Amino acid sequence: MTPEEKKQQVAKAALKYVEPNTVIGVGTGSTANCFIDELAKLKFQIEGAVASSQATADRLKSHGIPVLNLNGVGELSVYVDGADEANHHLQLIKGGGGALTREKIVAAASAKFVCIADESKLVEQLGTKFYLPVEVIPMARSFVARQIVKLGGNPMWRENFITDNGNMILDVYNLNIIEPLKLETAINSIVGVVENGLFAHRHADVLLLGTDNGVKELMI
Ligand SMILES: O=C(CO)[C@H](O)[C@H](O)COP(=O)(O)O
Repeated sequence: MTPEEKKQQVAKAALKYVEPNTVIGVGTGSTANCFIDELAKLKFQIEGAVASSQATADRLKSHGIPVLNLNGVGELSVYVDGADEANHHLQLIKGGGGALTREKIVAAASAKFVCIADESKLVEQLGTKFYLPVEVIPMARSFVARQIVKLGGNPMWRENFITDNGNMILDVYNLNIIEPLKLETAINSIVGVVENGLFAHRHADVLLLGTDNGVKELMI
């Protein structure tokens, strides 16, 4: 099975978590895009969706799915999104697409977080295959980078990329992420950091992994 087929498989499987007559949250990226295409089949059963990025809002609209403002709705029933890495505690690294801040907000506002990914994203320790994206206020970029070096990371500026919030991204390599909860808090305590891509405090509740033998479901 190709990686694309595995994404489609988990996107379909996530539909069972979509409750009728509710507002749901939708993530960003190629796996989330597969989910949006599947969600189109249920568009008359849900009230609408809150998007975690402009790209996702555009794709939802292209299917005729109502895109709602988070400020105008209550708790979302479920948030469905991909990830760059996931561990067995369902803690994640996200932000490969640069949408981590809005993704974390929508995930926090949701009763359940269903993460969808192909099995290659499952790791023993976060940060072993993927870098950690950090969104920063532009004027603080160099200052934040120096503070991250003190934490043992090697930050690289994602040049020519501006987030939907008008900020910049530092991709941090070589972090030894033994305690994701502590590191998430430590990085967010640096002045000038908007958010980092560790989803340890608000981890996924369900992880659907696409494999050659079907969808594997991990739950906490
Ligand atoms: O965090 C994200 C975007 O900010 C994505 O969920 C993550 O990058 C995974 O993307 P893909 O499904 O394309 O592998």
